[in-house]
Amino acid sequence: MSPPQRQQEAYLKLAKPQQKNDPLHRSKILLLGTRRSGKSSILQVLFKNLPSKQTFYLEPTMRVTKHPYDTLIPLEIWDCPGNITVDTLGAPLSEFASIVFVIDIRDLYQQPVVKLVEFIVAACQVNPNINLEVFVHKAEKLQEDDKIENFRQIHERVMDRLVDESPEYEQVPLNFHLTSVYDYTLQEAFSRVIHKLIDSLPYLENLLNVFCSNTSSPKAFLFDTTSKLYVATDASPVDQATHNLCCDYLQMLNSFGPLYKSNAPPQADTPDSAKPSTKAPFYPSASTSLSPSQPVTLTYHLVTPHLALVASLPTPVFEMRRGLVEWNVVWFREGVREIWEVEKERSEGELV
Ligand SMILES: Nc1nc2c(ncn2[C@@H]2O[C@H](COP(=O)(O)OP(=O)(O)OP(=O)(O)O)[C@@H](O)[C@H]2O)c(=O)[nH]1
Repeated sequence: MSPPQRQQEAYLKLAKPQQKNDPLHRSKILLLGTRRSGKSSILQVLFKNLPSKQTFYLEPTMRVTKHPYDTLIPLEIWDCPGNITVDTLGAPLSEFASIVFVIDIRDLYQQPVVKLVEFIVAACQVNPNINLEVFVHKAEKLQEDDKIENFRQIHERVMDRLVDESPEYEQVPLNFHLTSVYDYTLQEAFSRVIHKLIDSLPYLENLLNVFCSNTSSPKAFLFDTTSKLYVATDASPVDQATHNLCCDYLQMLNSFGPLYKSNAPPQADTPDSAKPSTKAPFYPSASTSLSPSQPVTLTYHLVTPHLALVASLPTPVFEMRRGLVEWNVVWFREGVREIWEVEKERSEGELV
């Protein structure tokens, strides 16, 4: 048995459900930020398929709204009004796995920084393991130099203010991301947010590493097909161009998939209330070759009803060793489905 297989076996043994028939345990993510920073837009674009341009028409959020979303693990994203405080939130911060704080990149006033620091201090007191993420948002609005300068200033102000509160906060692990709903930086940043919530991540990464080395693939992602978040990728660094290509390809398949009809019976495990009401794509696999100057083929294989393996492969490998690729997909799919089943059992079995 190979080391990744052994690790996976160990995980499957460890991850036994604690109790059956209990309510679904959802990892809660709190979306915070001042008014009009872009919180609802982020949520709607990622999880409700809202085209970016239509975020312009979103109404202000007047009260906390909770949005369940099922990917490899069940999530619950809380969208908050801009004026929410720790006291008016209506839930203790200890309930949340992550806080995502959204700051408009052009907003260099003190208000968002003060609010962010207030939440960090309160969260650290009750939940030292909470993941703290800052989205410096609407980044596409600025030229490259201004973007970097504003990002740096926001980072510096947050850290200075935290140290003013107490020198011990200098060590708080805060993750800053540049994001925009008009490109895939948002999907990239939010993918990194959910990675921290997925206990089985190392096992999925191992499966992807094995797939890449067996098929000479330079990059492979396991994507949630609807949100275009990747729940795992192989060990090689994510380069933006490849990530963009894969997201565009998924977008294209999502747009055209519903035009076709499948003769296959619907999969029993497909529907759930937390998914948007879009039809599940019927195609189990697809591929596309990029221009001759770029001898790369993108492949898509559905591995669970909502997770797909998207890999870039050298075209000669895809054309001449197709059987090898398909054979590796079979093993990959089997591994992911086992992990997916365990994650499902765990979330059904754990107490909220
Ligand atoms: N240029 C740009 N505009 C954005 C982006 N994200 C959101 N917006 C715009 O920002 C405005 C406010 O967005 P919302 O999502 O309503 O902001 P919010 O933080 O939920 O606002 P409240 O509910 O009032 O707290 C809208 O006009 C969006 O179109 C982005 O990445 N780039």
